Amino acid sequence: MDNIKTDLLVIGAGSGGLSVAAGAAQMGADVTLLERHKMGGDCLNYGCVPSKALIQTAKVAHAMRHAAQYGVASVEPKVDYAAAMDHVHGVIANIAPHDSQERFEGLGVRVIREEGRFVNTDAVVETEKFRITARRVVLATGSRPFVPPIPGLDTVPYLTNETLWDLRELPAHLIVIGGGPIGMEMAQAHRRLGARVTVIEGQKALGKDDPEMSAIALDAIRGEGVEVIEGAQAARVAGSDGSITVETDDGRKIAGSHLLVAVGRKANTESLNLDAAGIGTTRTGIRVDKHLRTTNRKVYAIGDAAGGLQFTHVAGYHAGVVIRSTLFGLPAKAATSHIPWVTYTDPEVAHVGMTEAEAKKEWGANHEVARFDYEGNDRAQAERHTTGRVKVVVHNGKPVGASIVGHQAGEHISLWAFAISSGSKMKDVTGMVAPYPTYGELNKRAAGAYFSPKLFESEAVKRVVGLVQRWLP
Ligand SMILES: Cc1cc2nc3c(=O)[nH]c(=O)nc-3n(C[C@H](O)[C@H](O)[C@H](O)COP(=O)(O)OP(=O)(O)OC[C@H]3O[C@@H](n4cnc5c(N)ncnc54)[C@H](O)[C@@H]3O)c2cc1C
Ligand SMILES: NC(=O)c1ccc[n+]([C@@H]2O[C@H](COP(=O)([O-])OP(=O)(O)OC[C@H]3O[C@@H](n4cnc5c(N)ncnc54)[C@H](O)[C@@H]3O)[C@@H](O)[C@H]2O)c1
Repeated sequence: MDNIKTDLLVIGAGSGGLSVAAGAAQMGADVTLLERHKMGGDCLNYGCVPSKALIQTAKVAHAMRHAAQYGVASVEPKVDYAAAMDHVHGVIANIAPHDSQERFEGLGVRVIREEGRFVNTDAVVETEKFRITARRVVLATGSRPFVPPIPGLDTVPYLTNETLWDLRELPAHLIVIGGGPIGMEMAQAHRRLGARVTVIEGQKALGKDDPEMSAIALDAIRGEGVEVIEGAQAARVAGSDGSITVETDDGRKIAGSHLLVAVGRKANTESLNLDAAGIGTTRTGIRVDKHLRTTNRKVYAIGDAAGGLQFTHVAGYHAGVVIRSTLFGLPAKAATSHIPWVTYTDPEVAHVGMTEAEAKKEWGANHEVARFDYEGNDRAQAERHTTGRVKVVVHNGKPVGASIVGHQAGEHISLWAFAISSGSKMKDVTGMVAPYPTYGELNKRAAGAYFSPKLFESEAVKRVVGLVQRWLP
């Protein structure tokens, strides 16, 4: 076994690990990166990238069916599911060089394609061929699909986000267990590609979002023919290839051809031998403090493995935090109040900061809510994307949370993410001039809606205007 001494050992070459490795190597650190499977991790190979590529195919099919509203004859699209999956894999292949071993070696990172595990509390890590002693270790080992212990599930063929992309034929009737982002994105995409789809959700579909906003998306998704059963847990599964039945805890039986399990994630921690390094875990992942430091002072954990918000941009943000700590010794902290997320259904559902319910809990009545609907936006009218809403939660004149449901909601939430992270006030947003006609005007109009009652329904304002008008020459 060869010995390696390194400044920074990063375990896991997904969104988080790659960002740490690239940043640290380019700033002069000696960096070693371990990856036991595919470079790029979940997002590139099994998550964000394939799902968004398939959603685009589904959007094209949907647009063809609904072209008549724009004066172009609608047609029922001929979907070639295998070709759609080729498109998905083509997109992965186009992005892969950016995350590749070659690129990272070119940046000066020592890339080892092996699994790592701790051997002692001094944070020494061994692989099959190497014994690695590092000044600091960053655990970026990600997560995998959680497969719940539903009776019968282990006896039937089921899909997860790791295997879905290998399908070559469109499922006739896809049953999805779980109405979270994975479940709802894939349910709508498959419906648009021509499958019958039933989602079984134990509580509320899109339940992590403001219910007022997710209801708008769910109405649209149901309107396209996706059956979404809420408040019913999948309790039993039976069947065989092509014929699967899921029984819910309230006694319903749903029969379909394929089953997708999308009920959340499990952090990848088992293979790391964390006990040997004195690293504790929580119910959702590796235990970290606000600096993302584990219970071993030499070791940090980031991204999905850290068990908090599980998004690629969070893994990237965490990477910046641990680079500041490990390379510059700065007391950098990870916050969550400014982190946005988006579910890429159509309409998209986007959120950042506090929900109305959270603001009520924190401040009682001492908060305000402003809304503006897509119907009032001329660009949305021109493109017939009028289903949607912007909702902003305000405290002391500052936005503390925003949700957008609607066309390109994910693009437009960035303005509120910026406003919140920079501590901007609502008047900063109304002071901005947005080009006409853009969806971007929605945010300015929502900010305007916050001020309208103060301006247009105020007797004091009316008195001042009356006075000034009398004195103006
Ligand atoms: C279907 C789906 C769609 C998604 N869509 C989005 C989206 O649209 N937007 C978004 O922001 N997020 C999305 N996500 C979430 C996103 O994919 C994850 O949050 C992100 O990949 C987490 O990055 P990570 O670096 O923490 O982990 P990962 O990307 O999972 O990388 C971890 C890596 O560590 C390796 N590893 C594990 N253990 C070891 C070990 N002991 N030794 C060596 N290597 C090891 C693994 O092989 C893996 O490559 C989606 C997820 C799924 C499943
Ligand atoms: N657009 C995005 O950014 C995006 C897309 C996909 C995934 N992700 C990430 O991946 C994570 C995991 O996504 P997910 O959708 O698998 O998980 P999730 O935890 O967000 O949702 C899972 C859903 O399954 C339900 N559920 C659990 N057990 C059930 C049962 N037995 N029967 C019926 N319903 C059951 C839960 O109530 C929950 O609503 C997300 O939280 C997110 O962090 C992000």
